[in-house]
Amino acid sequence: MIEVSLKGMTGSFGLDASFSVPAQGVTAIWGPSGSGKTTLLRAIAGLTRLEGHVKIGTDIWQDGQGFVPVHKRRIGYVFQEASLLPHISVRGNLDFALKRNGGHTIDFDGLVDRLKLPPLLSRSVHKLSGGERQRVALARTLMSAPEILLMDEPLSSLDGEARAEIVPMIASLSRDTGLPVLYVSHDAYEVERLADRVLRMSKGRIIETPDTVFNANLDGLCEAQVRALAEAALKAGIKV
Ligand SMILES: Nc1ncnc2c1ncn2[C@@H]1O[C@H](COP(=O)(O)OP(=O)(O)OP(=O)(O)O)[C@@H](O)[C@H]1O
Repeated sequence: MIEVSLKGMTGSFGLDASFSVPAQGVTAIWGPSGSGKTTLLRAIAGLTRLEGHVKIGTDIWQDGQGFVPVHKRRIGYVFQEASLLPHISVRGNLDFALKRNGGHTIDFDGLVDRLKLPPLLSRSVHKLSGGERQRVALARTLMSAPEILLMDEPLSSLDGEARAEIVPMIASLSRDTGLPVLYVSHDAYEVERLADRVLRMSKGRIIETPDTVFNANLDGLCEAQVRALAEAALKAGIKV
């Protein structure tokens, strides 16, 4: 299980978020702009220090007694804008991460194939499209052998075509490798297609978990958003 309970202030914003979800598949953290999704993800990563506990499977990253520093947590973090090393090739970026992954064995060719990167390996990163950059960023993150993937609006700067190409790659990656993904988004399309379960956020709190979604207050949601919630609940095995 992924068990999180975090509480505290960043500036004038208060976060008070608790949830417990299986450590497998894609868990979407979904909510409007300013609801605290990024703040929660950063606190789970240990980039922002709040009170509470964070447990990933058997690893305790934070509890009342201890706090594992961010560089000792096996996290893959993918942001909206991929920050690749600019003056080396795609392969150079991937090798850089591979050599620094603490000796973990990685199926380099398998990952490169999965993300359709073979034709790009010798390319310079500044000649990549936005979608290609994000696929390289994802591959590079996976080369570091994370035990969980934290993705913060990774597709929000891409056009529809690039998004439609990457969404199934993320879904199958999590399904086939067993790598759990916490996926921050405000986008119903992505949540509907990707999420095995949804945590809905508002004003710094988790207002719905997979277990409560059918009692959810759906006022103000558009049809696509309602469909996304229903789809994710069904995938999570919630009976209507
Ligand atoms: N370091 C900080 N200092 C002060 N306020 C902050 C800090 N980081 C975030 N905030 C504020 O906390 C609130 C939540 O921000 P956060 O980025 O977590 O929301 P979000 O749901 O991820 O939004 P978006 O979808 O727009 O990225 C916002 O009001 C933001 O201005």
